[in-house]
Amino acid sequence: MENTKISIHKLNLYYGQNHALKDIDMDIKSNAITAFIGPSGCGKSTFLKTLNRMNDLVDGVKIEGEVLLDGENIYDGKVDTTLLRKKVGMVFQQPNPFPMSIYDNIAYGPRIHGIKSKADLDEIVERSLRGAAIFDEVKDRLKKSALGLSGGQQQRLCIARALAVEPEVLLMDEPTSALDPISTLKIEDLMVELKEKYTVAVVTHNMQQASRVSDMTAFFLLGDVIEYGETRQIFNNPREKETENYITGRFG
Ligand SMILES: Nc1ncnc2c1ncn2[C@@H]1O[C@H](COP(=O)(O)OP(=O)(O)OP(=O)(O)O)[C@@H](O)[C@H]1O
Repeated sequence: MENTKISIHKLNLYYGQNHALKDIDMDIKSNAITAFIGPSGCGKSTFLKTLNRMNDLVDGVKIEGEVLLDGENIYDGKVDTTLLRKKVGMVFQQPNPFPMSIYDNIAYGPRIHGIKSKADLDEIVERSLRGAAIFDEVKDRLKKSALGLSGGQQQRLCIARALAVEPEVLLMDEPTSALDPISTLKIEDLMVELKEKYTVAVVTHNMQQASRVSDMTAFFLLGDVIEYGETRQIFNNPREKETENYITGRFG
């Protein structure tokens, strides 16, 4: 595919005896939003986490196949997973700010990667908060605890924290499922802005969200990708009966 950022070949993942991802082939476009949809337990989060090797941390997991990021296999033995996760950042379902100030939440990653100068950190903190559309709301309380923010603000803070280490890809696992409709729309608008600079992949149970924001959609069922294509085609003219049943709410 043109503009491929991540190319997945024959990816299989086993949790012990449970074959959770089955022979997945997929090209993920750069500077686009790709949505993963499907019923609970069908492997969407597992798949998302294979894209920055978060499943490596699970006991008894076995992963076969290739995930090429800009042509390089991230499962190659010589890959530094800390650097990989800097390039491929992640935002989770529950906003999870660290119990420290707003400023320190954002500066945390850059500090780990060796940035010490206050001027540099100030600049990164402001740029990241602006990039996550939350700077104006928090600029007067950067030294206050991040735990005092609303859920929607916390989630944008977590997006800012991911942006602070200058990733290329942003993985989002149901980023709005804990948020009210207004915060959800803010995050959706933000996602559309973010794809100008980043490649975004998002797991969502919200069909309207997938159809509103994503360019490409993959429908998962029991560890298989049943159908993958342009979001418009998947929602308006699905090729597979199972896809149609799912998006029209007949199961799942
Ligand atoms: N850490 C783990 N250890 C063992 N099995 C796991 C683990 N995480 C997920 N699984 C299993 O892998 C399968 C896929 O789970 P996964 O969480 O990827 O699905 P999902 O589609 O993201 O579900 P949901 O929409 O409910 O989040 C399930 O059978 C699940 O029980």
